[in-house]
Amino acid sequence: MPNTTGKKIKIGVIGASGYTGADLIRLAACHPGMEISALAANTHAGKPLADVFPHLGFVDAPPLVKAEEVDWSSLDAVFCGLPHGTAQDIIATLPESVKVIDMSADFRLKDTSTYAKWYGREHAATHLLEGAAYGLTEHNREAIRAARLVACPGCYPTATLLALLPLVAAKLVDASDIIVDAKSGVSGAGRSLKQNILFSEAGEGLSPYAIAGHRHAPEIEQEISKAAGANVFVNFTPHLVPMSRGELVTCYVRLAGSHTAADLAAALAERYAGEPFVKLAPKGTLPSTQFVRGSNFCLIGVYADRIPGRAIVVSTIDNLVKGSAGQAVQNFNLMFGFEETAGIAQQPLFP
Ligand SMILES: NC(=O)C1=CN([C@@H]2O[C@H](COP(=O)(O)OP(=O)(O)OC[C@H]3O[C@@H](n4cnc5c(N)ncnc54)[C@H](OP(=O)(O)O)[C@@H]3O)[C@@H](O)[C@H]2O)C=CC1
Ligand SMILES: CC(=O)N[C@@H](CCC(=O)OP(=O)(O)O)C(=O)O
Repeated sequence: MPNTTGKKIKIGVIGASGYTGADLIRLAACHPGMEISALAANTHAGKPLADVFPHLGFVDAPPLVKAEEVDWSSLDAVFCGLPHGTAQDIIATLPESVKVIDMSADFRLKDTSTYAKWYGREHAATHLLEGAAYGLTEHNREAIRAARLVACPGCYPTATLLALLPLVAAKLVDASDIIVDAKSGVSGAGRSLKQNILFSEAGEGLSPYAIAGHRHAPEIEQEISKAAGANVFVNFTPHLVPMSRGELVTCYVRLAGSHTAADLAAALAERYAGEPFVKLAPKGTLPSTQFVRGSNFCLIGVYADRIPGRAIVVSTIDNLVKGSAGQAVQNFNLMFGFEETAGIAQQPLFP
């Protein structure tokens, strides 16, 4: 139902002093139907927003406070940009009347033993799991529209699944033979100080991490398996790239039957025709993180491999926009009946 009331939706952001929180505030400030009513943080609580993020000094927003100081029942929606674990603990305390758009990993995995294995703790809010909709907007609109809690996908799964789900569902590729070679800018690791993202250690270098052990592998597998109708493993290796934002995944796939790379491109073009945020790279061009920077777009390219029977699918997003805050706003728009593009229609920032 379109939102025709003209009434602003009161939103809160928990984790407002983090990177996803900051991009959420940046987008909310330009949204026609949002009123930023509460901002919560932890160590930065007590500060004006401009002290934490000077670039957000132009936004009309309240100061950051501790989550327990906010009257959440006075709000309509809460965006949550907290570390996993902390997210479920705080979300479980929010009143039922508030819709929640979570950017953490806490409500993405449906299987609690898989969650415990990959996140190192038992899930403590399982009563909320069943009703949580997986927030890959283009593939789960009806559930997102009806949900009280939406679990936005991880940034790597977003780029990967947008490229591969239609191909797996149409059985154009062999779901059991997928290799995802992924690259991310350092903002993907969040704003807290970590040695591997220090300029002196991440700059001018390129390194893989979490080989055969990244927690986005089971998330990708959950969704690919659903589309394939069978449990599959996906080979997934992330790399840290010395740029601030942007993410690109190169997916190596085996073609099913006598299908060609052109068939894959045609299937993706058909599946995403009319989608405002997912586009195929024009023939002869290659996706680059620079072509989606700062935007909610996902740009996908499909190429025939030199090896017969194989193809290469490249997908790129901005990890902080389509990979988190932008997709969160896209889901909010569905949940509250706004145009899906409201607040997130800006074009990429280039160069
Ligand atoms: N960065 C990215 O590209 C993406 C991140 N995500 C996920 O989104 C979530 C947020 O990520 P990101 O913004 O990068 O993280 P940051 O590290 O940049 O920010 C974390 C935020 O959580 C707050 N916080 C931390 N611990 C607590 C606590 N115990 N109680 C209350 N608040 C707390 C911090 O407050 P303070 O600073 O005041 O201490 C800060 O506002 C994570 O789950 C992340 O995995 C998902 C997709 C992409
Ligand atoms: C570069 C970098 O460190 N990126 C992060 C991905 C961030 C993300 O999407 O994390 P969640 O699944 O917790 O939301 C990582 O690999 O852990």
